[in-house]
Amino acid sequence: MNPVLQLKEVTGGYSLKKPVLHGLSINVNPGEMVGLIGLNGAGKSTTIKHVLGLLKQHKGEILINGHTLESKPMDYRASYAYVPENPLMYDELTVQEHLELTAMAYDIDKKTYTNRVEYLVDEFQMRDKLTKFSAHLSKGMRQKMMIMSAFLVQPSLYIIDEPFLGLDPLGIRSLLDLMVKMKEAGASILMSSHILSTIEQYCDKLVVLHEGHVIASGELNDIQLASGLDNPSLEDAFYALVKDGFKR
Ligand SMILES: Nc1ncnc2c1ncn2[C@@H]1O[C@H](COP(=O)(O)OP(=O)(O)OP(=O)(O)O)[C@@H](O)[C@H]1O
Repeated sequence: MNPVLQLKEVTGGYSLKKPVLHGLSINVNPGEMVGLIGLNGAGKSTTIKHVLGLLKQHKGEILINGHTLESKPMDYRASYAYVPENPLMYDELTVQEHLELTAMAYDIDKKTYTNRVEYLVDEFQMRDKLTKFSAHLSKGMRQKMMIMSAFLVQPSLYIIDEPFLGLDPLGIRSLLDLMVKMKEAGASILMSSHILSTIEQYCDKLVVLHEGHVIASGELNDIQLASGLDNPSLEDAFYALVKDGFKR
């Protein structure tokens, strides 16, 4: 099975002199949800910025569906949808106009658009917000708006950065249900979060980042083994792995 997303020995960051990521290798296969976990400053968002093509790696390679951003920029960008940690929206556009803009950008036909939006507005309880300007939405509603835009596209890869913080419990449940549904339909998901209980419950694989290094990866069982503890929760395994820092 060819991975949808492949990071091969990626070293990168914001300046050549001071890399933040050191030789990262991560694979996300079709139908797989991978959780990226790490302390504040471990490099999760920086990893995501590299995958999005917002930062250029110093060494290594990043492939989506076998293409690098340089070799096939249109295909690369069309293959993923991104839900950012902080909603990025045009204040002067309504919710509906944002969704229509996304549909235009990804060339989604009218019938598909209508079917998907009908489902999403009910799922996220946003039907009565469609005509509201995004500047007038609450933080959680703005987050839901970003999530609906991503799920409207139904790409092969979802990149989701710390999605749960602004959402109410119903919104969290809807998002998780939708992620499971997309995964079962074959999509891949790379998600970063500090909510380890949710990551433990939903992710097929985990990547533990610490100071820009992958210090453990694989299924829950692999992370538990790496921690050296006897059948720990993910939280306990994670704490054991990162508590003394990482010496190389
Ligand atoms: N724009 C930037 N310019 C320079 N350094 C940055 C920039 N953004 C982040 N960094 C640095 O890169 C390192 C990794 O930060 P990153 O934001 O990737 O961490 P994170 O794991 O996403 O953390 P958090 O859980 O707090 O969101 C940190 O040392 C941070 O100071």
